[in-house]
Amino acid sequence: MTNSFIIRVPATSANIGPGFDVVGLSLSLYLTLTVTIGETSTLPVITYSGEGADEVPLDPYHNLMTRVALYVLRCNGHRTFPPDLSIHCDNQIPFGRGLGSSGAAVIAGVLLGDSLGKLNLSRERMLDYALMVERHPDNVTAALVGGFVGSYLRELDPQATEAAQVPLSEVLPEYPPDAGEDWGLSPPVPPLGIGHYVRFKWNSSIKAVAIIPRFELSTAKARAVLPESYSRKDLVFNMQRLAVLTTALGQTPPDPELIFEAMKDRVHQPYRKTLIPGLPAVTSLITPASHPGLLGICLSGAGPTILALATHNFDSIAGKIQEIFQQEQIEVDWKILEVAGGSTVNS
Ligand SMILES: Nc1ncnc2c1ncn2[C@@H]1O[C@H](COP(=O)(O)OP(=O)(O)OP(=O)(O)O)[C@@H](O)[C@H]1O
Ligand SMILES: N[C@@H](CCO)C(=O)O
Repeated sequence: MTNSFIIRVPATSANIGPGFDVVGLSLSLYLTLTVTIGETSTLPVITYSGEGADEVPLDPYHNLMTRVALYVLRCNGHRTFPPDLSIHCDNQIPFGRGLGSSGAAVIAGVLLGDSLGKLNLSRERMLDYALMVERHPDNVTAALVGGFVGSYLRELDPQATEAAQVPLSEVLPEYPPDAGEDWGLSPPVPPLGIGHYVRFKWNSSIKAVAIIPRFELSTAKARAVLPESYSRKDLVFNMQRLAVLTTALGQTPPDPELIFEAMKDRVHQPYRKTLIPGLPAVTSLITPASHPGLLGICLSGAGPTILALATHNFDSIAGKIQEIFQQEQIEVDWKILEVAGGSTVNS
């Protein structure tokens, strides 16, 4: 008997300027998994189309999505994948561009593990699993619940802190063990209630123009350039703007002057400019005065994608950003995106 279901997870843009590791926005590009049980094979058969199809590992013990699914299954008493499983992934989210491809893969893996194991995990518990793998909450929370979302990680008691700090290689070992080795103990189960979130209002006239440079920048590399500590002045600068931004993007009509200033950042973007030529020019030369309809510009996630929030004049805003990147010999693609709903599983 064939049994099939579809998992759909949106792209996300994290930070939105001052909200480093705090806010995320789900966007209308999707990772879609068609999961079929009824083929005949012992190990899951994975196929891909779309973004990343030529580089992603198809071995279920190496693919991020299926490794996360196996982690969830093993924490809940299932030793391995069910047999006769095939998974086709159609992916619209480019890898390593700041549009949350890894967060989407992690959420797809949690939803896959939940469905295959018939676990009926709550959204909150799913978030705990995702946060054991992707250690900052902004992308995964927005990908799971959808919309414009703020989240924090709860301070854990010493025992839970230890459980949550297990190295990723132990949470996601590259199964199966070598011949003769045991499967070992169950992986570390996430502490309860690691992440908490709230959804902010979003004015539906605001679209997100994503200008996507044709080069990849890994999140790990873009985090490695950030300092360990910040001045009080820079932290206050960001907190003032973030407090205003989370309400300003829900107001009608949106106020371009307020939003443009509230999307400025001193915590991550200034340090990432060495990795993204053109970033300082993009964030300083294009304004609501020069381009009516523009509300604000920021780096999307860890970059290199630029996110421009606007109500109209999308082509001219994207064209100007494209021109600035071209001066740096960088080609881009661009898309007008809507704010998306959260992840879904449908039979
Ligand atoms: N659909 C997918 N299936 C399997 N692995 C994926 C998938 N999407 C992303 N990945 C893995 O995640 C890596 C990209 O993660 P990375 O955190 O560097 O960038 P990102 O998530 O696209 O950007 P950001 O976190 O800034 O939004 C890919 O190189 C790939 O290894
Ligand atoms: N907040 C994260 C998002 C990228 O995954 C960062 O900027 O590094």
